[in-house]
Amino acid sequence: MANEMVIVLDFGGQYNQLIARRVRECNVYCEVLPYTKSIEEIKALNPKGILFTGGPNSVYDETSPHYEKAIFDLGIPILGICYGSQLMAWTLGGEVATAPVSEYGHTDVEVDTNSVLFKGIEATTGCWMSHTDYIKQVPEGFKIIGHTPVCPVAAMENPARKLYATQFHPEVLHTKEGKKMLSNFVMDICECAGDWQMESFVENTVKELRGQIGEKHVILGLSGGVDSSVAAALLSRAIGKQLTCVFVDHGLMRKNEGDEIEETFTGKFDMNFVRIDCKESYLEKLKGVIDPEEKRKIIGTEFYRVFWDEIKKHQTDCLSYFAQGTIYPDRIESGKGKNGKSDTIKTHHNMVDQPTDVQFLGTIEPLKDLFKDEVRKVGETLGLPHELVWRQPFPGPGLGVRIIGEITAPRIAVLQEADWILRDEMAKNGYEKELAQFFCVLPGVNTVGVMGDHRTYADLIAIRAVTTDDFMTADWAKIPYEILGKVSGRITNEMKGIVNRVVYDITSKPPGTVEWE
Ligand SMILES: Nc1ncnc2c1ncn2[C@@H]1O[C@H](COP(=O)(O)OP(=O)(O)OP(=O)(O)O)[C@@H](O)[C@H]1O
Ligand SMILES: O=c1[nH]c(=O)c2[nH+]cn([C@@H]3O[C@H](COP(=O)(O)O)[C@@H](O)[C@H]3O)c2[nH]1
Ligand SMILES: NC(=O)CC[C@H](N)C(=O)O
Ligand SMILES: [Mg+2]
Repeated sequence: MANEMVIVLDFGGQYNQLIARRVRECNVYCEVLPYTKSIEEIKALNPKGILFTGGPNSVYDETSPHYEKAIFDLGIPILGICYGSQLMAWTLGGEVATAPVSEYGHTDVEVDTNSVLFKGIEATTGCWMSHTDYIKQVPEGFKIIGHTPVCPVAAMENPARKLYATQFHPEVLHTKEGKKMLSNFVMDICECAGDWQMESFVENTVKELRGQIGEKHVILGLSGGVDSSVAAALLSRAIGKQLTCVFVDHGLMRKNEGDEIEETFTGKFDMNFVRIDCKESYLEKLKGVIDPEEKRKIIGTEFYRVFWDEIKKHQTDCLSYFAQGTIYPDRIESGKGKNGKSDTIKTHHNMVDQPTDVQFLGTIEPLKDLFKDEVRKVGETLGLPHELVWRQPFPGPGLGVRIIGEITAPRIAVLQEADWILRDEMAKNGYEKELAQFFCVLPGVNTVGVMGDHRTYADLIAIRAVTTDDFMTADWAKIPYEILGKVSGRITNEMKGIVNRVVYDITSKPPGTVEWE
C-alpha cells in the first residue's frame, strides 16, 4: 500500500530539502517537486498536504514563478513559506509589496496560540526571517496570526479552507519551534497518521523489488560504503542469490581499504561478491587529466564499463539489471534532483550519463529518495553491523577528488599514507566518532621547509574535517589543537622528504564544499 504523502512545491528557495526532511521527521513521506508540475499531476499523487517553499523572486513581478489559483480550491491543506506565503496572499487577492524594513536572521514573532499551527507554542517565539517583500494586506477570509514590530503579517490563516502561511522559515533550526509548527501542520491540519516508518519502508521496498526483478539477475555496484551496503542488504533480502555485488577496486581507495572490504563481504555476508582490480586502467584513463569535472566523468563512465564487462562475462543470453546505492542528496547536488534550475555543483560519479553501448535492463536505486540518516535507519532495521552503518561516507571517485591536479600512482601513495596517519591518530585519541567526515587532501603545492639544517622542498598536505548531519551544509570541525599537532608531527616525520607542511581547512559549506574537487 502506498504511503500517505506530503508535497513540497519548489519555487527556488534554499532550504527546500530541509522542509522535506522536517516533514519526514514526522514520519510522513515527503517529496520536493518543481512548481512546473501541473495541477493534474499533483492531484494524481493524492497528497495529504502541500508546502510552498521560499524563493528569490518577488511575486508581483510578472516573470516570477506563479501557480494557478485552482490549487487553493482542491481542499488540500497548504502551508506557504516566505515566498510561498507571499504567493498565496497575492494569488488570492491580497497585497504584496516591498517591505519598509527587511528582516534577516533571528526575529521574535508574536503568534496567536489559538491557531492550530501554533498549538503548544509560546506567544513570543524566536523565528528566522529572510525577506525584503511583505504581505501588506491579507486576502479576504484570512486572519493575521503572527506579527513582528516591523512585519504586520508574519503569519496568516484561513482555517475553513485549510490555508496557512508564514513569512518566516519554520524549516531551519534557528526557528526554535519550527519543527513543532511543521508537525502541527502535517499531523493536525493535514491529518496525517505518520505511516512513514523504516520497518514499512523495508517491507514495501522488498516487495516492490521482487515484483520488478522477477527471475532476472541484478549487478550491484558495491563500494563497501553505507549506501551500497544497505542497498545490497535490501536486494539480498528481496532476491537472494540473483544478486551479484561488484566492487570496483579503482586504486583510489584509502590504504588497505580494498582488502578490508573484500574481507567483510566474503566473511560476514552470504552474498555473491566480486572484486575487480582495475587500478591500471583507471590510471591510464586519468593520465594528464586535471579538471575536476572531467575526472569525475571519466571515473563515473569507467564504473559503467566495468559493470558492463562483468555482466557480459556472466550473462550471454539475457540482460541484467544494474543497481547502485544512490541517495537523495546525490541527485540534488548533481543538479538532477528537481526542476533543473539548480546549479550543478559537482557531478557525483553515479549521476554520470550511461555510455550508449552499455545496455542494462534498467537501473535500480532502492534508496534514491532517502536522506543519509534514513539510509542508516534502514541499515539498522536490516540488522547490518553497527560499524558498517555508521561508517564515514567515502566518495565513489575516492582519492581521485582529493588529489588536486594529475592523479598518478606515487601521488596516490602519498595521500594514502598521510590519510592513514590522520585516521590512526583520530582513532587513538577517541575522536573518530565525533565527526561526520575527515580526511587528507593533496593540493599539489610544494613548499620550502627546513629539516636537520637542510632545506626541503616537498608536498603540502591539507586536513579536512567537518560536522554535519546531512552533508548539504557543514561546518569545519573544531578538532583539539593537541590532536592536530600530533597528526602534523607524525605526517611530517613519518613522511620525511615527501611532506614538509600540514594545513587545516577552516571553511564551512557553503561557501566551500566538503571535498576539494
Ligand atoms: N568502488 C566502487 N565499486 C562499486 N560501486 C561503487 C564504488 N564506489 C561507489 N560505487 C557505487 O556508487 C554509489 C554511490 O557512491 P557513494 O559513495 O555515494 O555511496 P556508498 O559508497 O555506497 O556510501 P557512502 O556514501 O557511505 O560512501 C554506491 O552506492 C555504489 O553503488
Ligand atoms: O559517492 C560520491 N560520489 C561523488 O562523486 C561525491 N562527491 C562528493 N561526495 C560526498 O558527498 C558529501 C558532500 O560532499 P561535497 O560537499 O564535496 O559535495 C561528502 O560526504 C563527499 O565525500 C561524493 N560521494
Ligand atoms: N526567502 C524568501 O522566500 C524571500 C521571498 C521574497 N523574495 C522576499 O524577498 O521577500
Ligand atoms: Mg562511497
